[in-house]
Amino acid sequence: MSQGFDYDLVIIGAGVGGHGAALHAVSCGLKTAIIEAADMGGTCVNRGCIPSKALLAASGRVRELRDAHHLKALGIQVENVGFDRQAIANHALNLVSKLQGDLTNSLKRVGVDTIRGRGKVAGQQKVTVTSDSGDKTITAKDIILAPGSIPFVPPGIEIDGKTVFTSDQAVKLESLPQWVAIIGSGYIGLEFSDVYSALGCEITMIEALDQLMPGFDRDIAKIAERVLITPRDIETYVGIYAKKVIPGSPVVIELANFKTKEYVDTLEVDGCLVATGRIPATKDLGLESVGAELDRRGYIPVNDSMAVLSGGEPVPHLWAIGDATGKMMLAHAASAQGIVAVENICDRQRQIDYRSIPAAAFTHPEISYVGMTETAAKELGEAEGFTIKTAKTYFKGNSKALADGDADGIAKVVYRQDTGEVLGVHIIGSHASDLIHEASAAIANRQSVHSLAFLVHAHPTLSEVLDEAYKRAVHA
Ligand SMILES: Cc1cc2nc3c(=O)[nH]c(=O)nc-3n(C[C@H](O)[C@H](O)[C@H](O)COP(=O)(O)OP(=O)(O)OC[C@H]3O[C@@H](n4cnc5c(N)ncnc54)[C@H](O)[C@@H]3O)c2cc1C
Ligand SMILES: NC(=O)c1ccc[n+]([C@@H]2O[C@H](COP(=O)([O-])OP(=O)(O)OC[C@H]3O[C@@H](n4cnc5c(N)ncnc54)[C@H](O)[C@@H]3O)[C@@H](O)[C@H]2O)c1
Repeated sequence: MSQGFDYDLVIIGAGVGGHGAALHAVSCGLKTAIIEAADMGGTCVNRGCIPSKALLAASGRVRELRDAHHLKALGIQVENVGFDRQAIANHALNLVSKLQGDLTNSLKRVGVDTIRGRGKVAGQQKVTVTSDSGDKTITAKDIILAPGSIPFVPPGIEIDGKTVFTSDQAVKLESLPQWVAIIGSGYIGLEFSDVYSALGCEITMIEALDQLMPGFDRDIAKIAERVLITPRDIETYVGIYAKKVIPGSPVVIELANFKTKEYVDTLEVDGCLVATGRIPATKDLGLESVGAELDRRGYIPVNDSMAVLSGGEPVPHLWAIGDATGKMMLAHAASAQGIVAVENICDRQRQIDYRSIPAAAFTHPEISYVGMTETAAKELGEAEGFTIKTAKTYFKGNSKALADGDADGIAKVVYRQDTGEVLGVHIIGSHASDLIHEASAAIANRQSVHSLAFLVHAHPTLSEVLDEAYKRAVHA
């Protein structure tokens, strides 16, 4: 099969993207190797999705059991709910080590060769691997780059890993600062505000842009603020950035106006989580050896087939996937890109469809979306000459949500008025991360509210919030 090459496919980076690509490659009959310089499983398994969701699960239970008012409404009394910080941290650590083992074994089981060391492209169809035992060169018909990303720390912020830290350390839950500043109100800021507030920390959230959760649909962000921020022990600064952060006891944070750069205030807190985005881990990948280069933000330029581009043209036999491509920094997006790359390697043309890839924040309640925000859809409508409509339904009108006593939230469908095609769906509410998938399938198939409104949903289920939204759209 390998036609004079050591492998059909060599993948650099064994994160979720590389892992997904490797499993698919083997199922397509490709002789495959994967190179990993650090932890098998990459960010998601070791420092991302998995430990953070373990912390959210445990802290979410604490929040629920301490919500006497909510429990009383269901006729339940619970007294003296306590927790053990280290035991919660251990739950996350144990899960990481289990899933890291499972991922490593799954590669071994299907016959993927795992090579430990740092991989680098060394010319067409060639990779060098540097490890403690020296350098070696391997050849492959195709190469996939999946080196992932690392936390971005803005200038002026000093990380000591104890009092001022990124998510890399926060997922270990080594301490619970009584007063914690969270810089950034994106996914990580929001999820950790959920963990820390449930476990009794006071929070100050600092967001540079002029609204909290700037990446979310505006209606959803407004409700998220009402449900996830305002009723909790969270103070917010918006349009303000952390100009300087000095670790210690206390941590000293100098705040400035993001637009004017003028001094605003100085905070002294017990801990500070820096959650200001992530940057690609793409240094020294050897792209120049095949005449390619990173874009100005350090991402690997790719097309929708996941081919690496040089001067806008695909570089033969070189592909890139995952966070390092800067498209959608999500675990399932990375592995979906990996599958697309492998399909194209096998000469079956396939392109990634970002519009149908869902995303979720695992707060309590959860937020999820797929496709475009109303603002983005309107911009597209103006450019292409169609009108956008939206339909909203409320969890308060859903029998199952009322029975659960969890009736905060909405579902919002963004669609074209002319064809009814669904362009985006946004949900905040109980189990939003699971509810989004039928909308994702609808968008993948470019379905219209006119056909979706005839699908039958079991009663009483939370999924009826979407059923109701599609029906409202049709009868609007
Ligand atoms: C706190 C947190 C929570 C998150 N939660 C979620 C979530 O709930 N859901 C979700 O979808 N996403 C979540 N994400 C995002 C998700 O973790 C990433 O999108 C995903 O890990 C990207 O996968 P990847 O394969 O592109 O890269 P990575 O997971 O970063 O893996 C890249 C791997 O490549 C290795 N590597 C890099 N360069 C080289 C080289 N030259 N040679 C050899 N190896 C190399 C690295 O060591 C690393 O192991 C979260 C992220 C964080 C930080
Ligand atoms: N549930 C999930 O799927 C999940 C969870 C966590 C992380 N992630 C992924 O990890 C990536 C990184 O997450 P993140 O929350 O760090 O990034 P993010 O891009 O989601 O949010 C960063 C926020 O920080 C703000 N910011 C940047 N610099 C600032 C400064 N100096 N002062 C104040 N605010 C500042 C930005 O305006 C932005 O709102 C995300 O892109 C996401 O894809 C996903």
